[in-house]
Amino acid sequence: MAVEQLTADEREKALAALPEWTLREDGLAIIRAFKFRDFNAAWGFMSRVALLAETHDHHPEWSNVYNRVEITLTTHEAGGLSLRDVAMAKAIDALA
Ligand SMILES: C[C@H](O)[C@H](O)[C@H]1CNC2=NC(N)=NC(=O)C2=N1
Repeated sequence: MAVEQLTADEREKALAALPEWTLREDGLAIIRAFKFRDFNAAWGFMSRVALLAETHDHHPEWSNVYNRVEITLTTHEAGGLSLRDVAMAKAIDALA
């Protein structure tokens, strides 16, 4: 099934509903930074996101340094942002 990139209008609406996420400079991804109490809490969160990624079949690009986790969401298939990223961002917000 083809996954469409969001239009500029759809993108603005989606971002308005995701106040914690910022649009990457190139407009093709959204990014959120998280900070936890310690590494254990960060890793626990990442484990929950990993399970979510498998159920959504949508996987984050991320980095972790001690208690910080940065997540980038984009849809490779669409070459940019799609509704899959929006759904995943909302699901991640619900875990954080
Ligand atoms: C075959 C599999 O469904 C695809 O490769 C999925 C897996 N996870 C994915 N994750 C992300 N972030 N973007 C994708 O386009 C994507 N595609």
